[in-house]
Amino acid sequence: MLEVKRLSAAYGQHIALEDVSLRVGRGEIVVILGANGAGKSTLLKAISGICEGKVSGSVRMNGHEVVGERADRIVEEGVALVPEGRGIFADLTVEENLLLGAYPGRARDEERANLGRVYRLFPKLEERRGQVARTMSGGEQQMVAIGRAMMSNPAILTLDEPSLGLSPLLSKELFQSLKAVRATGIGILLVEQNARASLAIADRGYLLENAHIIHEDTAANLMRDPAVQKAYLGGAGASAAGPRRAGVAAPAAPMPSAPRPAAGPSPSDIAAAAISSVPGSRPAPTPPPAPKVSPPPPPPPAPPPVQTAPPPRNGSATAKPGAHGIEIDALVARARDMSSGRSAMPAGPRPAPAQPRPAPAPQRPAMPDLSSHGDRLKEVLAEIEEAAARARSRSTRSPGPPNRDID
Ligand SMILES: Nc1ncnc2c1ncn2[C@@H]1O[C@H](COP(=O)(O)OP(=O)(O)OP(=O)(O)O)[C@@H](O)[C@H]1O
Repeated sequence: MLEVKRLSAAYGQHIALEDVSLRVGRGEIVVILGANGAGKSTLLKAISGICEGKVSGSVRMNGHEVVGERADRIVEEGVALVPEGRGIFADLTVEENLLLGAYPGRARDEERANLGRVYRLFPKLEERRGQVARTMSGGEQQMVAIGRAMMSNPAILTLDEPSLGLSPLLSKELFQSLKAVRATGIGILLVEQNARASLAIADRGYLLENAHIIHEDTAANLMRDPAVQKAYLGGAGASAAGPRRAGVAAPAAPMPSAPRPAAGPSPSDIAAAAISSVPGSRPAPTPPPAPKVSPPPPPPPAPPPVQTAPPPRNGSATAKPGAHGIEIDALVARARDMSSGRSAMPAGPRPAPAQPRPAPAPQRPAMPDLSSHGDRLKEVLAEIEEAAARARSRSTRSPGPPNRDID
């Protein structure tokens, strides 16, 4: 289904990915293991069309070449990304976050069915559908991020270090959830620092080192491989008999759990583009491992995430109220409000859950501050703005249904 051939990516003179080939089939979990800086995030970004570097080679989705395509087109081909750091909208409710994921044309007609599917997979999200995302635990926020990606009706889900920052218990729940996602037939490409847990649920895996795939095998074989054990599984196989397999670098640096410091838009910020559908908003930050009692970290100093959205296919997409009566136009306005700082994350403890929210403000959404982002993003956001304007003019001609019915 997803076939990557000789994919390379370079940031200026720095080659971050070279001649990488892999495939992900339907209903298959494929894990990418690699040390820090090996090129794992670059690989996911290159597949999703959001790599800042120069990309060459081939990525085919069901036979269609997508290298060179815009990120939103790649989402339409069925590839959804759950970025590192989640990229969910902190001040929107669970359900609003999910509905934003249904923006791609391939998903809009099946919004209700997909929402039902997400709620069946993650019953807790249905219970908490009116809860503001920022008040969710880290694991629940990760479920929202995965659920939102699934709302785009993907055939392939790619995830960048989804267990980052989660407690062992929440990580376990997360990996169980991924198995449930696989059972629906979706193929999963998983970049994970937790090699043991990811290999335990994966079907196959690739080792990525210094921009190259150096080995591929079944997950079971990788688990048993002494060199893999030594490099990625905490040295359990360091004393095991058997020769080192050529190609597996001697103990790779252990993969730390701390996110990289922000230096401009982070990969996860940029990656949020592939699954999101409204312009610039600050995502909920990854909480510390014990989020129930710890106060959330302050908003990151980095610029707001780059959020690209697919333009409406026929100019009417943004006018259509969601299956639950929520207009994407209104959500765009709310997300824009967040990006302008009016709904910044507080530094205090997490507020009480499940607060009912007032109806979205009807004013026209203005463009967020784009000064720190690229021209491509500006173009895409401008298209969204135009689509929203079309939606508004249409809604003044024929009044639509109530704004929301989720509480
Ligand atoms: N936007 C960028 N500009 C320049 N260099 C970059 C950029 N993004 C990544 N790199 C470099 O490319 C290499 C691969 O980075 P990448 O983020 O893909 O690694 P990774 O395997 O995901 O690492 P980690 O596990 O630490 O997240 C690194 O050397 C990194 O410094």
